[in-house]
Amino acid sequence: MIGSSQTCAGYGVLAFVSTMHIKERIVSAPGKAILHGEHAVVHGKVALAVSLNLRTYLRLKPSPNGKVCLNLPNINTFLSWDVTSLQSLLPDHAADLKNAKELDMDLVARLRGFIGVTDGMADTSTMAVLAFLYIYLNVFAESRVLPSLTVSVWSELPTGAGLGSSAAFSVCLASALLSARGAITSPLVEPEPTARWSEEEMELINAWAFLGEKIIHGNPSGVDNAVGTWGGILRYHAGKITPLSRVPVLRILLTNTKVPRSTKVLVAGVKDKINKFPSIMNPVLESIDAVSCTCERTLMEMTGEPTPEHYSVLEELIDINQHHLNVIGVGHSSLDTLCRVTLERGLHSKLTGAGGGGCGITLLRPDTDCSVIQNTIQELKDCGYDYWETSIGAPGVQQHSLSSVKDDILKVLNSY
Ligand SMILES: Nc1ncnc2c1ncn2[C@@H]1O[C@H](COP(=O)(O)OP(=O)(O)OP(=O)(O)O)[C@@H](O)[C@H]1O
Ligand SMILES: C[C@@](O)(CCO)CC(=O)[O-]
Ligand SMILES: [Mg+2]
Repeated sequence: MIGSSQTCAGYGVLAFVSTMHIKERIVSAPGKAILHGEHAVVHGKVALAVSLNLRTYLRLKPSPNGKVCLNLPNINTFLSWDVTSLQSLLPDHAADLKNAKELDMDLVARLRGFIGVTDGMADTSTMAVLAFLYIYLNVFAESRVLPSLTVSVWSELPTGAGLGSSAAFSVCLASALLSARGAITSPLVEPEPTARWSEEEMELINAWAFLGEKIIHGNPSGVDNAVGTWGGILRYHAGKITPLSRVPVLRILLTNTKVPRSTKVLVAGVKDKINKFPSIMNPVLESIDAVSCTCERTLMEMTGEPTPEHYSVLEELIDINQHHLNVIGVGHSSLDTLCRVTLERGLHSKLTGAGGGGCGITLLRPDTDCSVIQNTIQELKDCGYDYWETSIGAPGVQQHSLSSVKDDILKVLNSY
């Protein structure tokens, strides 16, 4: 319960907003890499995705000054509003918190007017702010009391590079705001360093994060927010999420070409191509689906004893899918360079996420020589690219104790 309120003129103006019951909390959610199925998954095909050990962190704390403050240092966005000015934006009818499926387009339009977006496309900062305000207003709409609070977000993920930064952001917003509202628990019991939510609570977090993704993305499949929520390795098909538990540990090199791109624009471009050439594009999507299913079967077979032949199949699937992704129009010359540089050393790469620049994944065999990896990394660095040798399958959304958050991240979150 968020404290009492007195409203004047219907729900228009809040005379008193209590902040007493909002407790400080820190949550985090992982980024993801898509092994196979990006874009095709938006059109009902299978995708395989894994969580990464690169995370987004959000700190929410009560604010004593009747303001809502949003600090997003990764995208250089620092805003604050009087709670009373946000009160007038509340939807007429509070959304059913437990049944979040469709965006309230009237509210989105009011929010766009409020923050002064006039044209159709929104920029990086606008999309993040819209997603925050949308979830904040809906989560607290039922009580008709908007709490005064400060939300600060810091991410280890590159923004807009194909590693699910928008989904990790949305999952953090949903989990922190829903738990601050009391719609889900605050599972952390000190001195435990971290805690996860129950399955049912994660479904609610995922549903609200999906709406955040809809604001940022336009037409998301839901795979990214599912990985941000549950973590691990997932098969995603038309909203059905199946965790894959018996898969081998894969070594993956992640490369960021640093070419900026927007998932929203790329997803819309693929849709246009399908509409223009349905008889050409639909078979390509079918083939991507078959690549995902063949990869899944191969990973299952590898649980027993991975052989070099298994790795050869995985490598061929990577090459085939990279060609498909070029056909549907989401390749980029920077990604061609990544594929060429790695293939010269016998390593296979494909784009991951929406493509058009951004990140690619390179599969490393268990016996890939260190010197091969080091030489490849050096050449990628010479191209101006960033890289990470990642571990995959990190936990999904979590609540943290202060002491469990790395010092450098805490320092950033503490500075607001
Ligand atoms: N740390 C962050 N702080 C604030 N906003 C963020 C942050 N990370 C992501 N966003 C929001 O998400 C948008 C990027 O989302 P986009 O879907 O284009 O890329 P991505 O999620 O990194 O890649 P992909 O969807 O291909 O995995 C940014 O423009 C911004 O609005
Ligand atoms: C391109 C896409 O398939 C993956 C982005 O990470 C979009 C989506 O599934 O929402
Ligand atoms: Mg995204």
